[in-house]
Amino acid sequence: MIVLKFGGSSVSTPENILKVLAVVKSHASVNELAVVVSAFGGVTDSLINTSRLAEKGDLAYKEELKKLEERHLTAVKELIHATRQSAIIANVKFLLNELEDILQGVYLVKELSLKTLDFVSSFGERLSSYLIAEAFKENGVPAFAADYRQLIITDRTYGNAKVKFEVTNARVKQYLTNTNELPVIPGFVGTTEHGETTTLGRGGSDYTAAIVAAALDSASLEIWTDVNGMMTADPRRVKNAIPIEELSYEEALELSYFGAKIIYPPTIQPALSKKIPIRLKNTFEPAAPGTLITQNPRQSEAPVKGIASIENIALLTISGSGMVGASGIAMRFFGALANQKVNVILITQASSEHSITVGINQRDATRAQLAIEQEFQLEIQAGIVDKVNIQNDLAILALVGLNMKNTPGIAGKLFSSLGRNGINIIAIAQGTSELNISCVIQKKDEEKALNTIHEAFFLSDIKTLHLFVVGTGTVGATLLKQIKNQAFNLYKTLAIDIKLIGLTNSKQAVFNEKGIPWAQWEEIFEQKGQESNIEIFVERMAELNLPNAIFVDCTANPDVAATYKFLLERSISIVTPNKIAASSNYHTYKELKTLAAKRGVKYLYETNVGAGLPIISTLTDLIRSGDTVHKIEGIFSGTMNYLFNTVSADKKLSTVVQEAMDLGYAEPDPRIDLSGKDVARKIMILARETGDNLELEDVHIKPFLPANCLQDSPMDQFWQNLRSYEDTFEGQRAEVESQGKGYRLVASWEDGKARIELREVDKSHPFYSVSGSDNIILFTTERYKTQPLIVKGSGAGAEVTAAGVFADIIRIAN
Ligand SMILES: NC(=O)C1=CN([C@@H]2O[C@H](COP(=O)(O)OP(=O)(O)OC[C@H]3O[C@@H](n4cnc5c(N)ncnc54)[C@H](OP(=O)(O)O)[C@@H]3O)[C@@H](O)[C@H]2O)C=CC1
Ligand SMILES: N[C@@H](CC=O)C(=O)O
Repeated sequence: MIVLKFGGSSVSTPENILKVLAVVKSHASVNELAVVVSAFGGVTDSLINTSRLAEKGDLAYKEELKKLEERHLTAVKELIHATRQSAIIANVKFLLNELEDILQGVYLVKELSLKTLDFVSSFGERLSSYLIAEAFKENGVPAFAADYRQLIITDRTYGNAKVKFEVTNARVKQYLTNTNELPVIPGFVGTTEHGETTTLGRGGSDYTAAIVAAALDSASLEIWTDVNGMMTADPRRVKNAIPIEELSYEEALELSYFGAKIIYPPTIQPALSKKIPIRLKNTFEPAAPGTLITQNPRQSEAPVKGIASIENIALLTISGSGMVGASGIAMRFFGALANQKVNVILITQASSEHSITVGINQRDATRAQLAIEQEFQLEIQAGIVDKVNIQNDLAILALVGLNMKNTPGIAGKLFSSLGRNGINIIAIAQGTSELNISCVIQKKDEEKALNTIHEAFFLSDIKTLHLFVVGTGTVGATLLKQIKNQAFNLYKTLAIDIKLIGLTNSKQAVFNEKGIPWAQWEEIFEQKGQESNIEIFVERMAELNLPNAIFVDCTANPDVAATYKFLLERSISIVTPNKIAASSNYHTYKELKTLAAKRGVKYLYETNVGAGLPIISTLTDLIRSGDTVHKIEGIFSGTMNYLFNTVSADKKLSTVVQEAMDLGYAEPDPRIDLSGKDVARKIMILARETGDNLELEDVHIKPFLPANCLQDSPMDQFWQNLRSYEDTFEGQRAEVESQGKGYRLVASWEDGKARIELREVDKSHPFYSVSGSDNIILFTTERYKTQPLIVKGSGAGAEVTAAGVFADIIRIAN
């Protein structure tokens, strides 16, 4: 015998019922089957809702009843041939009239007992089993609707009745053996020995199927739903979840208990007691393998089989010196909870015995607190036990897998991946069986935690990065273009999945949790951008609380830089070419770096110096490997180098500055380059990387332009002042050129002192040949004493800078 159970979604429409029929017919021998069905999808909720309306005296219950009637009569019309319809309709109406009478009674007395509610609820399965049996007959499968009163016998715990197995097993065997027709059994419904209708709890149809399977010593129990088996995590919350091929009963029990809703937890026990394999299958994809639950599953390599979670958890802690070494405390604590029928989901106790903490459903928290405080009244009055502490709005996350036993590093991986994503673990529990590691976290972090852990344990080969890009100007737009061109390759070759979740400039922002398509970011930004500012953007980003979130600041804006602390505190990594934060006061620079390290996230700003050139990384590698840096010197400004290489008698200063802007070398405000401030920021950042606590005021700058060209004035004024000075400059430059020399803006740091100066270098000097917008940086160190280590190359421009930002992003994935 094989027992097949079809859930509400599998029987929700006549079309689906025909799919169920196909599944039934696909079995070798229909005579060897028993089918258990749920009510048509949504009908149980509807029946409960209708009862509540009637109880409130709301005549709207009649409307609901009408809808239920129409739904079932439509099913008759669609599934049954006209010649048989009237008899079946009469039977359906007979049942519905009975239901109407009960609801009329509820309406009149305005009272709905659990017993009545069970009776009303039973109509969903009674109707569905009758109609499905008739549909089977219609299609050549001899079947009959089983009478629930002949099958599962329970106590009188209405709403969640306890099965009396001995009598149930005997009845099931007697009723279902030696029948030539396929029994279609209403799930969820039971009956007391006195004939009162009960229900087995929501999800109880699975349980009915397992009870029947065990009573009949079935060869297998098949639970047919609308998903491809038990998944590695809840697919509604973890989109990368995948079906688990095989599980042990214990693993399935743990996962279902911890929220994997595909199977009702009590279902496992009857199957386990008779070692009946359970198959979880998809009615809508019957060819998919689904999940097989057995005593000895084929074990995969993976130590963790699945991840589940329970929300709305409260942690209840009792502590105090009076608990240390005192026997019977735990017994009284748990006894008080048991008396109040409070279900304990998780327990932890410090080895000092100073406290006991339990995780319970939040709705039980106050009741539990009162019960415990009453139990320990004397100790609390004596001050040796504290009042009960309650923490609400929590969730339990459970990692399940038999193979975790004796596999070192699982807890470490769990905690470090949560930690890296800023998820605080409030409590931890692990049984000695090592089948389950549970931790309690804030409820707001639940989804992020599920995705983080899922990625760590199941998709370690695919890393999803969630990008929030600020700035769509020269660098920002080029970065988005580069990622668009490379995203597919990154996925294929490095298994990095980069998603653009948020994008903003100074005026508007767009968000898409699923990812803004790279190819269409411009249209989407233009068409769907909502008025925003950086505070709104950052708040929304924090609210989304996504794992592996990276904030990419492609602006030169101080307000954007001012958000870094907030972001790092929330364990969000930062990648930026914006030099403002790293070159602000030393305290801020240090604080951001320390915060990033503390939170286990990255604050990467390689492009702050030399754009895409590996300047900061070269320096830090030298230092980390034990070298001592004596001197840093070089040309650090692409704009200024371009200017000195390009300006001539025919091409005046203002023209070249405009060109540098058009070519994307210059800062949004070119005076930052011309004043030497940009270079000062760069040399200071490098000095700080060596450990020097330099401030910007400490950098000695000798400007080459008069003050009126550099002052904070409207841009028109700037251009005018520059033009009035350019002939003077050209005269000086020509003079230098006539001596076979050229101008170079050189920055240096040595002995804790940094300076920026305009130098005249002759053709023999290595700086002379640094062409275009290139940079050159010389590191003189203990190891590179006589011959400095030189990094040279393109030091400005959209492509190289964006490439450097992109490389930092990939560095985070790695
Ligand atoms: N160009 C280069 O070679 C290099 C540049 N860098 C650095 O890269 C950064 C970007 O430079 P670049 O792309 O040339 O600058 P752009 O001026 O071209 O772009 C700046 C972007 O920042 C946006 N922005 C400004 N303020 C805000 C704000 N408060 N909130 C949100 N967005 C804002 C602007 O928005 P809007 O369009 O609405 O004004 C614009 O989209 C700078 O810090 C620069 O120093 C570093 C190395 C090399
Ligand atoms: N404006 C800068 C760009 C890089 O930081 C430069 O010209 O070097």
